[in-house]
Amino acid sequence: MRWIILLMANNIEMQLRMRHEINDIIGDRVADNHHKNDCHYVNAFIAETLRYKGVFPLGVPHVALCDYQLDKHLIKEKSMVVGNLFSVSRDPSLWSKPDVFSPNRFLDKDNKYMSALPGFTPFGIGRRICLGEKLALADLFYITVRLLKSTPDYVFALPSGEGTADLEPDPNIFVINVPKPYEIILKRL
Ligand code: HEM
Repeated sequence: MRWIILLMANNIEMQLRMRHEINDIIGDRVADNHHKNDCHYVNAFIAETLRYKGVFPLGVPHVALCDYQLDKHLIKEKSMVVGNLFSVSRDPSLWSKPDVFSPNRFLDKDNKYMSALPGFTPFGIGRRICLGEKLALADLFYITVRLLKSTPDYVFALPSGEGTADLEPDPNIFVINVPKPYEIILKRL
C-alpha cells in the first residue's frame, strides 16, 4: 500500500482515472467482488505497482533437494536458490520500457485488465508461489478503493509536487522493498 499511495500521489492523472472508474463502477455502493472484476484500471494500477516496486525483489530463498542441471549450470543438492524476481520484472525482453511506471501495459486494446502477463512474478512462480496472492490482490483493491472513495473532493499529493517522489527503497529495511517514509497531503480538487 505504501508504494500504491506514493505512486498515486506522484501520478495525479492516473489517480484521477482510478477515481473516475471507481465513481462510475461502484458509486455510493460498498465495493464487492463484481466491482473488482470491472475496475480494470484500478487492477492495472495495482499490478503495475507490484511489477515496478515488488515487495520481495529476491522472493523467498529455497534449497535444492537434489543435484539439478539447469542449462550450463549444475545446482548442487542443498544449495540455496534465490530467484531474482526484480530482474524478471524489469526484463526488457518481457516488458517494453520496463523502468517506466505504466499501468496501461496491463490493459488490452479494449482497456480490459490482463491479469496473467508473462513475467508478472511479484508472488513468485511454481509450486511454492505465494499462497496469499488472491487475498493480497483483493486487500490491495479494497483498501485502495476505500481510500479513494473516502476522499472524493481531494487528491493525494506530494508536498513537493507531482513527479518528485523519491522512488528509491528504504535502505534501512532488508529483504522487503518499501519506500522511505514520506509525507502526503490531501489537496482539494
Ligand atoms: C503484496 C503482498 C504479497 C506479496 C508480494 C507476496 C509475495 C510472496 C513471495 C514472492 C513468496 C515466495 C514465493 C516463492 O518462493 O517462489 C511468497 C510466499 C508465501 N506467501 Fe506471500 N506475498 C504477499 C502476501 C501474502 C499474504 C497476504 C499471505 C497470507 C495470507 C501470504 C502467504 C504466503 C505463504 C504461506 C507463502 C509460502 C508459500 C510456500 O512456500 O508454499 N502472502 N509470497
